[in-house]
Amino acid sequence: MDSSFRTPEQDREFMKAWEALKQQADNTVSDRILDYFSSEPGRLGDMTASCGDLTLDYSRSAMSLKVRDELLALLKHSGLDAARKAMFGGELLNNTEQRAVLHAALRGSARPTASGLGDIIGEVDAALDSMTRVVQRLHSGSWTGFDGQPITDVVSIGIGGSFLGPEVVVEALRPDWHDGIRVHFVANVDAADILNTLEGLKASNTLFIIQSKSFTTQETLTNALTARAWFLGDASVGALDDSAEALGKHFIAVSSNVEKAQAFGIDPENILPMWDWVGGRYSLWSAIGLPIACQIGMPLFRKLLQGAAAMDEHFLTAPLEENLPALLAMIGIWYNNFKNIGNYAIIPYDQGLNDLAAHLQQVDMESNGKSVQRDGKPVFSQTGTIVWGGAGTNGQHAYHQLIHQGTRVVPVDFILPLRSRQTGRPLSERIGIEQIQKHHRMLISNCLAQSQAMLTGKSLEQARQECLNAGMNESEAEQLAPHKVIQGNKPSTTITVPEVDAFTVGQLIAMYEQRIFVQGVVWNLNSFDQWGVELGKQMCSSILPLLEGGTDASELALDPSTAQLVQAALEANR
Ligand SMILES: O=P(O)(O)OC[C@H]1O[C@](O)(CO)[C@@H](O)[C@@H]1O
Repeated sequence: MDSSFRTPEQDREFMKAWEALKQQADNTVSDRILDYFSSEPGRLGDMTASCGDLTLDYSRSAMSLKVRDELLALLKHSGLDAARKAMFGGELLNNTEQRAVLHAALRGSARPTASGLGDIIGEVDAALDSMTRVVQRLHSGSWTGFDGQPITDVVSIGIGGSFLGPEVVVEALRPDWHDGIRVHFVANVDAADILNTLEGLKASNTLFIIQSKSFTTQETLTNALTARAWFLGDASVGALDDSAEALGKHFIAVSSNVEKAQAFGIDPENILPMWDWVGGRYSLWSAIGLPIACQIGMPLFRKLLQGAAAMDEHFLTAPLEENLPALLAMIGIWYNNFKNIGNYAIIPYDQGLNDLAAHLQQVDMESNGKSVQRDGKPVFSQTGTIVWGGAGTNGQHAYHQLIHQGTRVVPVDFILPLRSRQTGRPLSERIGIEQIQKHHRMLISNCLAQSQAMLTGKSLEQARQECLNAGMNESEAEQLAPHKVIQGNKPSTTITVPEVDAFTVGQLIAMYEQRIFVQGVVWNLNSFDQWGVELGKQMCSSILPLLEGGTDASELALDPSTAQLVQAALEANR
C-alpha cells in the first residue's frame, strides 16, 4: 500500500470537491432542517438506508440532499476503493508498524491475498475451535478447579480493546446469558476494580482470563498478579502440594506473546492466540471475545460474527448512497470539517448498550485522533471526533439540557431497538409481560420525543402561550418565555434494529468500525496505530520508581507541577 490512499489525479479532484463543500457550508449557514422536508419532497426516502433489518434514518441531519451528494462525490475521489481493497486483501495498511489490518478476517469477510500472511483463515478457524473447547467444558461443568468443583465465575482481566468491546457485548446480550456462568470484567489498575470483583468470589469456582495482546500492559499485568496472589492466598490452595498445577486450572490467557504468558505461569495449552494483524480496539471478534462466548455460548458468538460479516458485505458492495458506514462517515465529516462541530453522542435507548459509547470512544478516538497523514506530513483539516454518550432515558436527566438549549451543537446517533427482549427474562412472568412491554413503549416514546424536540424545538411564541395557558399573566409570561425557548434545528440520526441480539450487535459495532475507517481514508490517516498513548506509558514508568522510593526525584527532569504532586503523594503515604 502506497503511503497515500489517493492517486495525484484523485487528490486534485478530492481537493476541488473539498473546496466546493466549504462554499456549500457558507451558503447553508441559516438553513433549517425542518424546511428541507418541504423543499425536498423525497427526503425521507432518500435519506433512509438499510443493511438487512438495521435501518439508518438520517433525514434529520443538518444537510440538504445536494450537500449529501457532494459529500459522496468527495468520497468517490478519496481513494476509498483502493483502501478497502487493501484492507480486505491483507496489505500492510498500518504503515507505521508494517501490519495488515484484518479484523474482518475474524468474521470471515476478508479473504487476504497479500503474501507473507500465512494461513490466516486456518488460524482463525483453529482459534474458534479452541474457544469452543473452553466454552463447552465450562458450560457442561466439566472444567473443574483445583478441588474438583465446576467453574461458575469467569474474570476477564484486560484493558482498552482487551476489555471494552467484550464488556459491551456481554452487557448487551443479557437475555442470552448462560445460567451456570457469570462473567466479570476487571480493567482499571485502581485496586478497587479488582477488589470489588473478587469480593464474593471463591477460588475453587473462579477462572481468570488474562487478556492482553502484548502481555506487557502494566494495568493488566498488575491486576493479573493481584488475582494470582488472591488465588494462592486461599487456604485450600495453600495447603496443596502443587499450587502451580492448581494455578494452571484457574488461569488462561489470550495473547500474541506466548512467551510472556507462559512466564507468568499459564499452561501453554491454555493460551489462546492473538495476532499482530488484529488491532486491540478491533479484537472483540478474536479470542479476546472469549468472555463473550463464555457468557452466551459459541453459537451466539458466531451469530455476532455473522452480524459483523453482513455489515462488511454491505460496506463492500452497497452503492455509496445506500452504504451505512459511508453515509455515517460523511455526515461526520460534514459536521467536523465544514460545520466546525467536533463531537457526537451515541445514545442507545437500550440499557444493555449503555457502554457502547465507551467502546466506540476507543475505536474512534484512538484510531483517528491523529495530527499527521500517512506520510507523516501535517493533516490538512481537523481529524477525529469527540465521542460520548450513554443509554437513554438516563441522559435525558443529565446532559440533554445542553443538547437542547446549550450553545454547542451535539449531533446525536439515537439507537433504537424496536422490540424489547426483556419480556423473555424469567422475572417478567412474575411481573407480567404487559408491564414489561409498557417499559419498552415508554423507552421508544422517549427516544422519538428527544429527536423530535431536537428538530422542532419550541419558539418564543409557543413558550409564551404555554406560560399563559399555565395561568401566568402577560408580564410573568414575558419574563419566563425566553428561558423555555428551545432552538431546535439540532441534527440527529436514528438507527433502528428489530431487537438487540447477537446478530444486530455485530452489525452495529462493525458499522461504526467501518465508519471510522472511511473517515480515516478521507483524512488520509493511519487509523491503526496509537503512538499517542506511548509517551504517557513511558513517563509513568519513570514516575513509578519515585513513588516506590527507588529513584531520587532530582535525577528526573520533572516539570515543577509534577514534582510538587510527586512530593504530595510521597508525604501522604509516609
Ligand atoms: O491487549 P494489550 O496489549 O494489553 O493492550 C491493551 C490496549 O492498550 C493499547 O495498546 C493502548 O491503549 C490499546 O490499543 C489496546 O487495546
